[in-house]
Amino acid sequence: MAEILTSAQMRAIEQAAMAAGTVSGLALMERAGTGVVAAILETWPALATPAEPPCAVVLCGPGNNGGDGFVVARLLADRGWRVATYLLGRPERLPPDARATAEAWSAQPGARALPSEALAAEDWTGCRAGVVIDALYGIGFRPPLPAAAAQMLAIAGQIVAAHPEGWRRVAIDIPSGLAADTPPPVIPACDLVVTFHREKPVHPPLRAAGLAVVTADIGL
Ligand SMILES: NC(=O)C1=CN([C@@H]2O[C@H](COP(=O)(O)OP(=O)(O)OC[C@H]3O[C@@H](n4cnc5c(N)ncnc54)[C@H](O)[C@@H]3O)[C@@H](O)[C@H]2O)[C@H](O)CC1
Ligand SMILES: [K+]
Repeated sequence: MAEILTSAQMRAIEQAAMAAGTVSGLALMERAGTGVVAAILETWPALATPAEPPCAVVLCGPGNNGGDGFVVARLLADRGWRVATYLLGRPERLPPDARATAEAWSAQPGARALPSEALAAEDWTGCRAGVVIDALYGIGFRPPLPAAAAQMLAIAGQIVAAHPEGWRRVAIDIPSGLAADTPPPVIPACDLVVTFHREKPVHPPLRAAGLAVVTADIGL
């Protein structure tokens, strides 16, 4: 049974690896995004060789969880997916690693890097197969969930509800609105949770409730 790490223990391991110079925060973020895409394609292999380009709606929050989301957006667009990111907050206020991945995504030809207010379910009804990526909050989250974030998740739910057979929901690290170190008070609608290095206390109860939880190796 792999050990469970608290968010503080996870941060300490990340900080120690970065302080030792064995890896940068940005490299960890790239590995995280790569692990999320690999988990998506392993979970739904049909998305790896789609008849038509799948869609991805990436909800990016104000921190490094959002930064992971921008890596996922870039990697899926590289695979020919129709991708849009929606940022909750201001780009200039992102932490350095997330700002770097946001800029790398925005620099992609045709990248749709939008503010959260632009998110509209009707923009996505024409896409039969897709993934909503929850990159709003990860281990840095402290309840309660801001209303603007809850609204984004509600709109994402409308997109999935319009095509229940074709759209999936993926949470990066933790379904947003849940704290990392305590059992979840509710089980969110989510088809896949991809966490990093080791599970946190929130993850075993999510799996026990039937959610798919994958732990991606980010080389720590
Ligand atoms: N290089 C790295 O550190 C890596 C991190 N990974 C990913 O980063 C997140 C953790 O990122 P962090 O910036 O610490 O926090 P979050 O993105 O989870 O949260 C963003 C930000 O939101 C603020 N906040 C927290 N709670 C609330 C609230 N209730 N209302 C409003 N705002 C809130 C708080 O200031 C946070 O800073 C981790 O989960 C990974 O996804 C990489 O995976 C590996 C490298
Ligand atoms: K998340």
